[in-house]
Amino acid sequence: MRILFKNIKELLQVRDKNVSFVSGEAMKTLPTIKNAFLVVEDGLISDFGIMENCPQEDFSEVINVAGKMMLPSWCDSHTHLVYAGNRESEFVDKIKGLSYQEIAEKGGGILNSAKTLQETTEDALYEQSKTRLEAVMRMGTGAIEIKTGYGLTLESELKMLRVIKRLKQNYPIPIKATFLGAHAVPSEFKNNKHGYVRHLIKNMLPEIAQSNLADYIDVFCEKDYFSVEDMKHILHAGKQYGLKPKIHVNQFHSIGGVKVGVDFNALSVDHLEEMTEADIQSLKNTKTMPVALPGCSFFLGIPYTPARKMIDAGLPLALATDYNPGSSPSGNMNFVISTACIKMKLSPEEAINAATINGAYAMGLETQVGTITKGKLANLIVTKPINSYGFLPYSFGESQVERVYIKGQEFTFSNS
Ligand SMILES: N=CN[C@@H](CCC(=O)O)C(=O)O
Ligand SMILES: [Zn+2]
Repeated sequence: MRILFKNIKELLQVRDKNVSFVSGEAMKTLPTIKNAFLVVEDGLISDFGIMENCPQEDFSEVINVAGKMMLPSWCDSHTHLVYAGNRESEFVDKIKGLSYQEIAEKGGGILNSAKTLQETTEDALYEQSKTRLEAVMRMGTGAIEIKTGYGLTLESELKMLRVIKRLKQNYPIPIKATFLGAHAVPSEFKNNKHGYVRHLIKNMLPEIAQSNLADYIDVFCEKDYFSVEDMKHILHAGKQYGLKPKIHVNQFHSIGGVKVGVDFNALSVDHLEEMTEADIQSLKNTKTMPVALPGCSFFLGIPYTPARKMIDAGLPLALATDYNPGSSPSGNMNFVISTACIKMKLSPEEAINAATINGAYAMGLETQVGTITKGKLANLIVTKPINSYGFLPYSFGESQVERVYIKGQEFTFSNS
């Protein structure tokens, strides 16, 4: 099966296979080819170049995309897409001025979602989650990470992981699963956080590891949630089972989690709305990807990750949606790149790099997706007719994604 895309107005994010992420100055460059062709063979990108060199042989399909751009599909490296119900009941409290912490104290927040999820059947949870997954794929997401953390009991955390497994089996995009048992202290352990951390390490983690359903481990390291010491214990235990960390740090306070993440070789440290100079320095010349979640800042009205400062200091950056019912009920990567440009002062080149190549790295998927590279999956976006790629972040609140190809096949949706 060989498919030819021809007359591509501009083919974005064209890279050699040895580039796994881009940092600092290099984020300012988005390599492209104008008036290009691209060949897909058995689901993989097999060739691309300028139209003058377009192969003439027979193809199973020839797709003329004149006037349109193509780019690798978005890589959303931080989501909580598997959840039950929603938290629209907390929305008005939030509008009236209650903070994220105050809503949690009133019985809302993560524990509210955990209660709903525990009461939801696995099939119903799957149905709700697949609808969300299809919606984000329609908006151009072609690789995604999904966390647990709304189960908070072994049984319900495993239920979430099994739902993620079903999504992995039924949808053709790469999906990574992250165990986030340390998302909040469940009500059964109220005033006994240490008891929960012990239970998580001794009873939950071995079963999670045994199930083989989790790719990574996460901790919400934050005041009133899990301390840096709690996180060290959990990450140390996770390491015994080969689970690499991807962690929630510095959402509301800088309490030392970034440096510990780096020390534990975390694949990514995510949120980073509050960053000290020392936090920035601790990420320099490491293999840990900082991940910003501007949808969360937008929705909660909290500071944006100081991405400009971080990139100017030479760091890499990835962008993700944080799709979840409490702090970012949107999985729209197009909105994320717009917000990154408008609010965090990234250039379109930096935002697109952060949402593709660097996002792929933040999921350990850099050899499979995130760039137009021979041998990578043909997970591709065809845009609507646009004049320049700057129009993607410029047209905020809209999607310029006209079509999505996954492994070279146009993805059609079950409309559920
Ligand atoms: N901050 C921790 N976890 C999620 C929010 C979870 C929720 O409020 O349901 C986040 O990344 O923002
Ligand atoms: Zn999150």
